[in-house]
Amino acid sequence: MTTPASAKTTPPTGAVVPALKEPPPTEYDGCFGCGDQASDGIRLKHTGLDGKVAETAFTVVEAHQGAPGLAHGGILAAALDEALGSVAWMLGKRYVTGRLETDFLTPVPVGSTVQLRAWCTGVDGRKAYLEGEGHVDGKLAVRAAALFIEVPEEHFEERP
Ligand SMILES: CCCCCCCC(=O)SCCNC(=O)CCNC(=O)[C@H](O)C(C)(C)COP(=O)(O)OP(=O)(O)OC[C@H]1O[C@@H](n2cnc3c(N)ncnc32)[C@H](O)[C@@H]1OP(=O)(O)O
Repeated sequence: MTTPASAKTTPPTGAVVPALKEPPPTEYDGCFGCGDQASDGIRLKHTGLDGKVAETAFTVVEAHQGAPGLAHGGILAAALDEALGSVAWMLGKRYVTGRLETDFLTPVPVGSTVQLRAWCTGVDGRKAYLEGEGHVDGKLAVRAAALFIEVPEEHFEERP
């Protein structure tokens, strides 16, 4: 990030950056971020690592608009959340997003392909610190810093 993350998304001194464990997560069909069956979802593919960085991409379609012809900020934030989540998955434990900070730097037109990168900046106890960014045509368009919290498996049990 060229702008520092806030205090809540900056790892404390002594936090470690563990090695990530591939394979990346498999997609859940119904997931807005990665599912093939999610109507109007963004259908990210978790394609693995380049060193310590996860890379993926998605294309903005009309269903993702906020202002006419431009991507909704929430869609871009969701895409970053998903990319960061894939890195959290590769830490080898179960995490959910607790806090997601996002900077929107340039408008992203419908039809754009957003190239996403995400990485871990540290783990401290149950807290994992992640950062990511999205480029369009080589230009930084959106970036995020997040705090993910480790949860037990029961967190994902189906609700009635
Ligand atoms: C491949 C998969 C990709 C998936 C990508 C998508 C990922 C997602 O979007 S997950 C869905 C969105 N997130 C959620 O639904 C989470 C909902 N929230 C929760 O379930 C709970 O609030 C949860 C689990 C985050 C924390 O609750 P709990 O387990 O009781 O922990 P809690 O004791 O409150 O917090 C633990 C620590 O984290 C800190 N913390 C928790 N939330 C935050 C926050 N928002 N900001 C800052 N710190 C926080 C607490 O202050 C505490 O710190 P400390 O230990 O220093 O006192």
